[in-house]
Amino acid sequence: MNSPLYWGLVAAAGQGRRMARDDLPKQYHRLAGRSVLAWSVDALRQVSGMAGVMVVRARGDDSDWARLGLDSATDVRSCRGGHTRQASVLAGLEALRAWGAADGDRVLVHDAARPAVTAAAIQRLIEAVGDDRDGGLLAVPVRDTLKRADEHGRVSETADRTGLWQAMTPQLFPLGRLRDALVACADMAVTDEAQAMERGGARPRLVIGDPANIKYTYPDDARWLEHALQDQRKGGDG
Ligand SMILES: Nc1ccn([C@@H]2O[C@H](COP(=O)(O)OP(=O)(O)OP(=O)(O)O)[C@@H](O)[C@H]2O)c(=O)n1
Ligand SMILES: C[C@](O)(CO)[C@H](O)COP(=O)(O)O
Repeated sequence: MNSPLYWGLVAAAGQGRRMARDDLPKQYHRLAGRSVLAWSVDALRQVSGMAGVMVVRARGDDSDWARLGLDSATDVRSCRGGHTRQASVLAGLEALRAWGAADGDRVLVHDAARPAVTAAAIQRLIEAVGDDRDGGLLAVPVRDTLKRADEHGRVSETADRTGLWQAMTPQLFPLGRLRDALVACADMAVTDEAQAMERGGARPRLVIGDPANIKYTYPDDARWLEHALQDQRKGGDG
């Protein structure tokens, strides 16, 4: 049997409602001189042996594609997403199949909104997961003491953080298994691909990521990401 190919899928069809900064979707905001989306796509493209990267964009979003400088790239294509992240990822998987990806190939699903991921971390994920069909994801163990709040904003308890990790992306799975898992979850909300796989009985591997790989979610996140991306640029990483 041939070795599976690796494909990237960048989920970039969100509205960025929690960002609430301007009308421009957050994936097109510029951080450290480039758009958030361009940083994310390029991290995947820098991983050696990547067969191609599919960018899932919102319907009606055509404005900034050419400005990313990706319109002539042969290893990057785009397709239209859906109203939820899981619908967008499913649409991206179908577009990858139409491009030539097979069910046994591996897909790295990445949030456009995580621009500070590095190629080195993605490579680590690929190596750690190997041919494990349950896949895996970048994540970091929870570092702080966790408090549960009551309805008055007071501590009701200190939660046990043993074994708790924060999920990041990329998340790596066999294409066919991920598609089946997402289809099976069509009637419920899942916030990441691993959750859909878990519901089907898989136990994805947690692979330690970089704390800097935060999601650009609130306006405050820009400051930290600027620093991380400037550092990357200086160090030539990612
Ligand atoms: N229908 C959707 C919703 C989200 N995403 C993508 O999923 C990633 C992670 O989601 P999140 O940070 O929640 O992005 P938004 O949905 O854009 O943000 P918000 O929830 O604040 O509106 C983002 O790169 C976003 O573009 C997507 O492709 N399709
Ligand atoms: C996929 C994800 O980035 C993992 O942390 C996240 O679950 C998606 O976004 P949300 O903030 O939970 O909506």
